[in-house]
Amino acid sequence: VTVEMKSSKVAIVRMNRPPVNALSKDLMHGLRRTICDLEDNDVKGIVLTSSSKVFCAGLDLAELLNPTQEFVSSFWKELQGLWITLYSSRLVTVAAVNGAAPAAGCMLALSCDYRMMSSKNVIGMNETKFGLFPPPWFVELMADTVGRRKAEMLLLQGTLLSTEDALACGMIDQIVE
Ligand SMILES: CCCCCCCCC/C=C/C(=O)SCCNC(=O)CCNC(=O)[C@H](O)C(C)(C)COP(=O)(O)OP(=O)(O)OC[C@H]1O[C@@H](n2cnc3c(N)ncnc32)[C@H](O)[C@@H]1OP(=O)(O)O
Repeated sequence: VTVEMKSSKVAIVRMNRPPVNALSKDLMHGLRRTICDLEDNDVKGIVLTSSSKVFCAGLDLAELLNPTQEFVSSFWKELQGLWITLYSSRLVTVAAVNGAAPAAGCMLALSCDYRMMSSKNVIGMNETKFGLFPPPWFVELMADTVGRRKAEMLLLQGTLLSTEDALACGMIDQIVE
């Protein structure tokens, strides 16, 4: 995770785990630590983005292949901790979605106060496409953002929306070229 101060009050927080910013336990820990550190300073807002062409490919599936019980539990704790920290942060949080944002990548964006996204990208929770279910708090986050019925349809079908369709249903707030 890298931090660039845009002014004394606004920080650009970039996920920097090539090639796709898959959320490993360490990346989630780093993100949470970074947000907490910025909260402890006199910062007012952050822009969460990526230093590569993918915003975030979601959870690191390689790390979740044949994990020990102990690892799953610490991984899960880290994921929930990051979500609670980002979602409830006192900072103004903006997601600058500059690449694909599937699954937990979408969750990161939905946890922010405002979402802007570059065109020709995709965002959504596609877990059901490969047999995983989104945790209840992913579901609530989506329902709070696009409405319950729309969320139900998107989650049941594991739909990834184009930038334009995401704007049309309110999943994002602005398209930025
Ligand atoms: C136990 C209890 C659990 C219980 C779990 C229940 C939890 C449910 C909630 C789940 C939440 C999730 O986030 S699940 C994660 C869902 N994520 C996805 O479906 C995204 C899959 N990825 C993609 O669609 C694409 O990679 C995309 C992000 C668009 C980028 O495409 P590109 O063409 O630029 O790049 P690619 O060539 O595909 O990928 C580059 C390399 O990155 C790897 N890679 C891509 N996505 C990855 C990922 N999520 N995790 C790891 N590695 C990934 C690829 O394998 C490639 O590796 P090499 O071949 O070695 O180079």
